[in-house]
Formats: sequence, structure tokens, C-alpha cells
Amino acid sequence: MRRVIIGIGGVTNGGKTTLTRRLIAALPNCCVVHQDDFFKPPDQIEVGEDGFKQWDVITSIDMEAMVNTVTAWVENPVKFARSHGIAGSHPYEQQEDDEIQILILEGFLLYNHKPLAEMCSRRYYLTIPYEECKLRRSGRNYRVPDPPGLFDGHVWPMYLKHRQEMEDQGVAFVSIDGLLSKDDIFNQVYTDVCNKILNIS
Ligand SMILES: Nc1ncnc2c1ncn2[C@@H]1O[C@H](COP(=O)(O)OP(=O)(O)O)[C@@H](O)[C@H]1O
Ligand SMILES: O=C(O)c1ccc[n+]([C@@H]2O[C@H](COP(=O)([O-])O)[C@@H](O)[C@H]2O)c1
Repeated sequence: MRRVIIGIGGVTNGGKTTLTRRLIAALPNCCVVHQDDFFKPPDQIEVGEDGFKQWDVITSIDMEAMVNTVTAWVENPVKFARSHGIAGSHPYEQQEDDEIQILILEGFLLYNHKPLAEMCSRRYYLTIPYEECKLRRSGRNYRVPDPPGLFDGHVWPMYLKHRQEMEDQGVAFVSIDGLLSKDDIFNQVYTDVCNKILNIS
């Protein structure tokens, strides 16, 4: 059994979840782990000197739990799929030795966590400019709503900081223009996955 982990990273509201949903529907034997599912509870999030809860830093996420979840998939992708209620049309019971199992990791701080970044066979990174990001973010409803000023005071500065850190650390990624249409983004990434990972064209 061949295992492949694909990273879908990038800026908040860049289109990561949208792209991930489409890839899951198109790829065989494909599971997903969302980094957002590992946010710590609000009472464990530090308040910074700027007065904002520091959601957009890696310590706001329980990375140990996330890595444990990914490790569970690596150890047994078939069991992982079953225990996460993924039946699909693929014959999990009849595994061929050369069958491929795919895990998508989706999140805004994937590549700033070295062990996770290194687990990805290929890393995609969605970007959108400041104005578009602020606009999309203003229409989003998170479990904890954004207080006024959070985007400019915390979210965007942290995005720039983490992006710079990732580039300084030499993490290799395929940059995706999040301003393209949802169809174009999907086609670009799906074609790349087929060519570079699945070796089918
Ligand atoms: N390519 C796109 N063009 C325009 N809007 C998009 C595109 N991709 C996503 N969106 C919209 O942007 C918002 C955030 O998308 P989402 O996929 O949840 O982003 P993320 O997971 O990166 O935060 C949603 O309203 C979504 O419909
Ligand atoms: O999901 C939550 O519980 C949650 C609570 C507070 C904040 N968030 C925001 O979630 C953002 C990352 O998710 P996303 O989908 O926008 O990439 C990040 O910018 C956080 O500010 C998310």
C-alpha cells in the first residue's frame, strides 16, 4: 500500500477548504485532517499586548493531537477511514499492495510546524491579496467571532510573519493564486497531483 500526504496550506480564506472538498470528491481512498479542528478552547488562548486573543499562532492549536491523528492515519489508513465514517465506493476490504491511500492536511499554519511540513509529499499554498482576504474574512462566521480590528491588528500581520518564517526555513511549496476561479484552482491542483504524485496523466 502506498501512502501519500498532500498539504493544502495558505492564508485564511484563501480557499483551502473549498479546494480540499473538491479534491476529496475526485481522489480515490482519500481522507482529510483539518487543522482548524485542533484549535484549543478560548480560555486557553493567550491575550497579547495588543489586547487580542492570539488565535493565529501555532500555540493556539493542539499540534500534538493533530500529529497523533495524522500518525493514526499513517499506521492504518483503512482503519482510519472506517473510524471516520468514510466508506466511499472504494474497496477498502480488498487492498492491493500497490493501492494508493491519500491524506489531505488542510490548514493555515501547516508548514510552520516542521514535523507536519515534512510529512507532506507535496505542499500547495493558496494566497490572496490583503483586500480580498479582508473582504472574504468579513463574511465568515467562526466558532469564536472576530472582535473589531482583529484582521488588521492580528490576523494579517501574523499571516505575513508566518509566511516569511516559512520562506526563511526554505519550505518548498507550489504557490496557487487564490484569485483564480474555484474550477481553475481545482483543475490546476488536481492535474498536478495526478502528474507529480499519482503518476497518471
Ligand atoms: N476561488 C475562489 N474565488 C472566490 N471565492 C472563493 C474562492 N475559493 C473560496 N472562496 C470563498 O472564500 C470563502 C473562504 O473559502 P474557504 O475555502 O473556506 O477558505 P479557507 O479554508 O482557506 O479559509 C468562502 O466564502 C468561499 O466560498
Ligand atoms: O475555528 C475556530 O475555533 C476559530 C476560533 C477563532 C479564530 N479562528 C480563525 O480561524 C482562522 C484559520 O482558519 P481558516 O479556515 O480561515 O484558514 C484563523 O485566522 C483564526 O483567527 C478560528
